[in-house]
Amino acid sequence: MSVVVLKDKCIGCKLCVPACPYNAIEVVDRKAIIKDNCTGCGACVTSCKKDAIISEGQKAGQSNLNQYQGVWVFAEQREGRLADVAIELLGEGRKLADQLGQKLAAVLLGDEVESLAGQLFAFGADRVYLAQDPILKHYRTEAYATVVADLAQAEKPAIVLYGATHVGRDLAPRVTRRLRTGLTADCTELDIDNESGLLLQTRPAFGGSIMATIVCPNHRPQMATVRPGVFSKPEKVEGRKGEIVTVPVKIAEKDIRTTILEVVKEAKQGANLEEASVIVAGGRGIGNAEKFKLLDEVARLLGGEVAASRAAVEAGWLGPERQVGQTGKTVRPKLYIACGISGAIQHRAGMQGSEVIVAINKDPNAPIFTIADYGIVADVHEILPILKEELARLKDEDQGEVA
Ligand SMILES: Cc1cc2nc3c(=O)[nH]c(=O)nc-3n(C[C@H](O)[C@H](O)[C@H](O)COP(=O)(O)OP(=O)(O)OC[C@H]3O[C@@H](n4cnc5c(N)ncnc54)[C@H](O)[C@@H]3O)c2cc1C
Repeated sequence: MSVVVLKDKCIGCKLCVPACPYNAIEVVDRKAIIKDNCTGCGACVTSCKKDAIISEGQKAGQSNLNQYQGVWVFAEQREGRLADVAIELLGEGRKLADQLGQKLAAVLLGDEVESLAGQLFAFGADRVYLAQDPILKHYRTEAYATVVADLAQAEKPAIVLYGATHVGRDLAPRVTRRLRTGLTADCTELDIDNESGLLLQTRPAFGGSIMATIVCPNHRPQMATVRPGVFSKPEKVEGRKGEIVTVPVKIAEKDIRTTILEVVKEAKQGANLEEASVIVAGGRGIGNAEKFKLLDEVARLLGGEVAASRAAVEAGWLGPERQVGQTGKTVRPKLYIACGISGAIQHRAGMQGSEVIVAINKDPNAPIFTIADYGIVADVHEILPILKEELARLKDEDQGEVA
């Protein structure tokens, strides 16, 4: 039986045909025909300009959607250490769950990882779904996707959040496909719509020129990934308690097509920008790789790290691991000094959460000044040597006092 009903008003204009993701509509003799593979997703309803389609399935679906309750965070861990982004997401998930008046759960997979549950409660989870088995010791797509998708199918969460790490970026789309729902990648803002209760998922779109807010009205769970560093970590409440729900792991080694032979740790290139409390970043205005050395010296004097815009990375002046922005790292240091960086939206996306932003640029109209707390309109090559000299002098004075 068709789950979509056509009214007599249908004029066979065919707008609904390309709108249907399931190829379930055709137009014959200026009348739409709904085929048996219609799922009632309602995509055709919104495409119809004549109000000639009602989706019964969509109506039924809407009431089914109410069964989906709660906010979940995928609690990514490696070798028994929680990923920072999992903690950041617990903070944001807590806010969303409170807005909805629902529970926040963490989904923890691994081998002998139960001891992490206490941390998940302390960072805001009400419940931890714990799937422990040697088969889950290392992340493997099929094993993790099966456990998370089966659990979501059984427990019906309204929202699931993942860190946009290598693991999260691999896992989230697989789970999405299995649950036949939607996924918004790399969100920079999450909120709840007061009227509909829908998750508002905001992310840069069209190469970062606009911020798009995306909703998933007809399918559940609503799923999003968020890059590390976008949200700050919540306060830890030691001793906060919650409920542990043990999840049976029903997959067998023979069902998994990959085997981990060896885990090779990548040699760490420089420091972790996401954890630096001071960052001195340079852009095209720095001019060449040689001149970046001065930035590095200033960064060291401040106990910080040097970073770059994409233009500087593409020029080969610094490695890609030091790029800040939409396609680089998201950082939120206490102090961010932007030197010779114009402040394109894609760069700002990665650093505008910094506590104090200082910009040095010779163009007074450079967009970086719109978000800077302190702006210096000057040639960076004149300012940096003075800054270095002054910092070195202060350091010497400090050392003199200690001696
Ligand atoms: C999909 C997409 C993703 C992107 N991702 C990123 C990203 O992750 N990170 C990123 O940074 N960019 C990213 N970009 C690129 C971004 O749009 C900009 O092109 C880039 O940020 C510009 O880098 P810049 O500010 O160093 O260079 P420019 O825009 O060329 O600016 C150089 C600035 O230096 C100033 N200047 C020049 N000489 C001096 C001087 N002597 N003293 C003081 N100031 C001086 C100029 O006034 C100017 O404002 C992305 C773009 C796209 C389309």
